[in-house]
Amino acid sequence: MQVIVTHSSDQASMALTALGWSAFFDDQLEPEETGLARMRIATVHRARLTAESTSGPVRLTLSALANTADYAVGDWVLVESGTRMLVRRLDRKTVLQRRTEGGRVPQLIAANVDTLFIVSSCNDDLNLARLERYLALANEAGTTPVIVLTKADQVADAGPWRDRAADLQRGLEVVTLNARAPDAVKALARWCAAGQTVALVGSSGVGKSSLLNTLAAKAPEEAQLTGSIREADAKGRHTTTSRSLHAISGGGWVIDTPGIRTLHVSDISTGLDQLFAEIAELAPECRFRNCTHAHEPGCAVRAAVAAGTLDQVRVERWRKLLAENRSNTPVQSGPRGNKTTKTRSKRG
Ligand SMILES: Nc1nc2c(ncn2[C@@H]2O[C@H](COP(=O)(O)OP(=O)(O)OP(=O)(O)O)[C@@H](O)[C@H]2O)c(=O)[nH]1
Ligand SMILES: [Zn+2]
Repeated sequence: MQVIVTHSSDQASMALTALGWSAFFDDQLEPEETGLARMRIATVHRARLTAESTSGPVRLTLSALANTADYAVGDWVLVESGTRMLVRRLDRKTVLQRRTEGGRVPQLIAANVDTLFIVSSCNDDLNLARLERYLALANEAGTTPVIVLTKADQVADAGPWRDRAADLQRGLEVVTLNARAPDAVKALARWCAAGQTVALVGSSGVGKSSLLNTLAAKAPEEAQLTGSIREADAKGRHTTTSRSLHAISGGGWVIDTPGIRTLHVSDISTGLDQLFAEIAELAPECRFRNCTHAHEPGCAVRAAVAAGTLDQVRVERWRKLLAENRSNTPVQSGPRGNKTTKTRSKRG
């Protein structure tokens, strides 16, 4: 039996929009595909995929050729309604990926994330270099970064922390909050409207689980265990990671996976230029086109540092991040690393 999902159903299309469906995905549909159900990948396991549909969670049927590693939490897929057979994945708006030690292809972490909440806390030594790493990743993925500084309730004035973070990238939004207080939802509401997808990254203990619980407003028994409880639990850190796509109370979705918590910098190109725009903009004024801004004569970047208009510490962090990115990114042969060097002539 085949259940046809028709366009005429306003309710169905509203439910799809709430799940994150937009014109970007609609435009990819071929005429013969309008009868297929549209679902969003909710969990990725070695041999199993589950999806969120307009009528709840669904376990997908996979063809013998399907490889679950090709799918990321947040992906939109087309599914045969009766058999639940996965037909195809739609192009992604954004994709977060990471390279594992020695891995040749990056591992998919999350797809179609609109906003990346980069979480740190006011009572930590705010690690600007670490925040910059996450900013570069967010830029590269195509997601909008927002810095979220938790534990604002622990300091008299969160202003100085906010200012230091805001300086890291042009136009960067910074929010300070108490991750355990219900009004944290209000502070982040702009990015959590219906259909919006967010993800949380940040070091251990900064309050990601606390924030996730506050956002998802879950019953205490199904809440992610936060640090203090986990320590007593002794079962270790990865006890509660089965679901990855969580509904936010009031609208939107938050993606949380073990992988997203250990992202590191590799394969970044435009992300770094966006982050260090003030350096990238000066580079064309250097005498040498491939200037490293370290020792070359006629270097506009070093001139700006000397003139006091560019922060020397920032240039040093830029250099370190660039080097780290290079060492984590394998040199690829051919344009875009494609192995298909022999071009077959197209017929017709
Ligand atoms: N006062 C206060 N405490 C917080 C806040 N955010 C988190 N905490 C506490 O800080 C500790 C660590 O918070 P978690 O939410 O477990 O941190 P996490 O980022 O999820 O840590 P990992 O799971 O290890 O990555 C817990 O004891 C929280 O209750 C906050 O905004 N204010
Ligand atoms: Zn230079």
